[in-house]
Amino acid sequence: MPEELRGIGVSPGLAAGPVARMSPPPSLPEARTVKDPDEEVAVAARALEAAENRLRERAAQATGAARDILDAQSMIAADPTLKDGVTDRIKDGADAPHALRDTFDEHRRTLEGLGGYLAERAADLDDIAHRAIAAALGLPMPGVPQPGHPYVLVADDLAPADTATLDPANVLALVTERGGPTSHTAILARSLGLPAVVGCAGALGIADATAVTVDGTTGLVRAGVGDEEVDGVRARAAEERARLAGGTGPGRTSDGHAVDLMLNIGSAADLAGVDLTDVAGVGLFRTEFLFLDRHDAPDLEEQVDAYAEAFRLFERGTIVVRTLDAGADKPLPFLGLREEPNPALGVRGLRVAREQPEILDTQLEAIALAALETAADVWVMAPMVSTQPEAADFAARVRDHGLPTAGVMIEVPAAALRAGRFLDTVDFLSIGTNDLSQYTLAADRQSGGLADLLDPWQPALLELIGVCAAAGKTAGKSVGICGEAAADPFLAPVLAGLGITKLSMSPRGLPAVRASLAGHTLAECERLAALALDAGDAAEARAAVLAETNG
Ligand SMILES: C=C(OP(=O)(O)O)C(=O)O
Ligand SMILES: [Mg+2]
Repeated sequence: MPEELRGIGVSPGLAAGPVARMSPPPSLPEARTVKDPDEEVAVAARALEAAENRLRERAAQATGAARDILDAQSMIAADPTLKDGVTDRIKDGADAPHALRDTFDEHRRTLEGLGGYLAERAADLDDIAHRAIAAALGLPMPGVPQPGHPYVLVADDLAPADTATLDPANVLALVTERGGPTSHTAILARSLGLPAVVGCAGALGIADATAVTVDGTTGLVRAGVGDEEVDGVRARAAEERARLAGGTGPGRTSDGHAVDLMLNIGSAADLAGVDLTDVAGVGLFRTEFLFLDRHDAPDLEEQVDAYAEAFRLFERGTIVVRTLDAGADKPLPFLGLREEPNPALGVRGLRVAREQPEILDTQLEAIALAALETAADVWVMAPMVSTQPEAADFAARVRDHGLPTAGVMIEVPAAALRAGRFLDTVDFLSIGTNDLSQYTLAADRQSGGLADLLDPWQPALLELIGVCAAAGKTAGKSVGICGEAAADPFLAPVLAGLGITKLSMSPRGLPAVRASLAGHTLAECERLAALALDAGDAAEARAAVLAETNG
């Protein structure tokens, strides 16, 4: 009898094949007496350099968000304070592997002490530590297995470095014990188009080479399946891929109701090589990537160049630029934000402009100048807006800079409930479901253990989305979704049925969402939305809609 494990499906698709588990991190041997401290320091320095180089190599092979994450990691590995800490410990008698371990542990504690949102950065640090220690011990670097045939990768959680350079030709699907729907792992899996299930308790207990099936939509993993089941799932997956590959045209339901399909990007590089036919524009340009890992904010000129580069690539559609979204899960040290016990509930997003308005003003000036240099239709929105005056004030600032279209993100339940009033002063709304689910369900978006609460199928989240969409309809203004929920093809008809008219996602998500919308009339979408709203929780909502969709 196959064993059934359940997690959260975070990247849709079916896969079947043998499991290969992630190589475990190196275990530390007993401490040894160091005879030549200078040589030991040199061993540790070479190990850090090897980790840095490996991350750089991987960054060079990756693109977009993956490359940014890997570049950031390689910079951490090159941080001189790490090397100093290791050197001091060796001078105090530690050997290189233990000096590395203790130094990384200290940095980890510092990061964790800065607040829960840094858990993700702490995981990055562990990954670098494991690489450096393996290098110091003369062991191969831990990471993605290479069994020599296609496989389902099972891991505790994947470090960005691993996810970023996975070869979709050899990895059939990802299954992790930890991680949530908005984790880096989930986002990168979606951008690679790999089926993925996270938060899957017991996954690491599946022995290597066991045949499994993975459903990245429902989160079901069946371990120990027979050849017949493997073949059946593979045939269904192939049919599904063929069906999606054939889809073209703008987003619309089968009876022609338009739902614009748009892209989420972090920089112009994310548009490289992407087929922009039938794409209505960029629904979320996350500008914080330009501000990451630096000591000062980019100046006006640097910002103008970066924005104009992206605008030029999309001169025939709308580009929605989000102003800097710093704080909480997106720490930007140069801002010098003070430590807070609950950073996700603290000074983040638009709230940073209360204390440092000049950063927002410079950014708006740069966006306006870049817009003038190009023919793109540039819309501007603010993250983490809570009240109507905040929205009105932001819109006024945007317009003062000569930018005609101002909107806000809906990421806070208070804002969703007041969407109608917000639309008195702003031109559009874009729902950030990653944060809106965090704040609606009171579940930290970094917390893998609460992944079921963060699931975008939660009826409470859907109800708030419905409130915003209805407000948009009344006002005759656009209400879209740019959180990860927009990339779920089974949720797309539900969102359309709730009245959402724009869905913005990473390029990989587009074909499946397009095909799913095209498979339903608007009236069917409305019926699916009613079913989902009627459910008790996310799992019930998904099950009810899938049962109806699969007939
Ligand atoms: C799109 C969103 O913003 P981010 O994930 O960048 O916070 C969101 O919160 O849904
Ligand atoms: Mg957000």
